[in-house]
Amino acid sequence: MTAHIIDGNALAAKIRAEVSGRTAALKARGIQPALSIILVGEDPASQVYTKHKVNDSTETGLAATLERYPADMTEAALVKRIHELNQDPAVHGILVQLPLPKHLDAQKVIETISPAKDVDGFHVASAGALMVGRPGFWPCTPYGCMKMLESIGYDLRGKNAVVIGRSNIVGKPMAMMLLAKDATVTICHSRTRDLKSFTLNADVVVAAVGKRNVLTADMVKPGAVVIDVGMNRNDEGKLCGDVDFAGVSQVAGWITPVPGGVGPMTRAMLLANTLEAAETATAGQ
Ligand SMILES: Nc1nc2c(c(=O)[nH]1)N[C@@H](CN(C=O)c1ccc(C(=O)N[C@@H](CCC(=O)O)C(=O)O)cc1)CN2
Repeated sequence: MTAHIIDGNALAAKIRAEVSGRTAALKARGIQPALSIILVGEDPASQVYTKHKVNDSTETGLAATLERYPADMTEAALVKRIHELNQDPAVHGILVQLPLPKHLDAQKVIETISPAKDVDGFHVASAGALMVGRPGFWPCTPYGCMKMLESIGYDLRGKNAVVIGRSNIVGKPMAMMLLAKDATVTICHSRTRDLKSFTLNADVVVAAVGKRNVLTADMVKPGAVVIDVGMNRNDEGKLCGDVDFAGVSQVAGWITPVPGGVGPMTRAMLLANTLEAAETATAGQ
């Protein structure tokens, strides 16, 4: 069997087109949706990702501002700047690029962002809303994974889903989103004993560990859907995921590639969240 590919680039392009249309509708009402991105330090990958976010925004008609600060910025200064952006009615979404330099408490910084502008969905209020099924912003990576499942018409009801990884920004919210669609969800992690015994029974596997070859062909049920959130480099420096793509694609029914899978969807869902923030903030204006 050779798995069908879920093309993240193609799906992200469709979402960007939808965002462009909704942005145009807001602009026709005199509203310019706007995203503020904060980058602290010189992390090379973060510089690339934030630049992509600005370009994606511009392409879809959103106004994006990238504020860059030195790595030794104090937490007080960062918190003060976020408070200013919270108060600015022209700013609809605020994003602090992660990782932050070690001296900054990332969770504390994120919780300074107003939940109404938390387009990354990382605020504890956003996490709580997701958990109890109330309106709130969903973190962009798991949200993008859900859109990928939706794009293939996958019905999660009663299916066994295994999420490998328990981070606050991917693993845990991913599990909540799958649960909300009536999947039976298991979260596996670095202390899980006999990972293969869980994955072999899974109809859907989401790998979000940040380590190559966490999922190999012998661990996958034939026909399963495999979503690869990983973003790693192989020995040749080539971008690769957590999944042994060559092997697993011979067993799975559907698989997401890296690059061109979850990454572009993460960026697309940020645009969708920002637009939603702008629409909500300006409803009735
Ligand atoms: N504030 C945030 N920080 C971080 C997030 C986040 O969602 N919010 N996620 C990651 C990084 N990230 C977005 O910021 C991200 C990483 C990669 C991609 C992507 O499109 N990847 C491409 C390949 C890009 C390349 O060639 O390097 C792909 O997979 O095709 C999008 C978003 C950590 N920080």
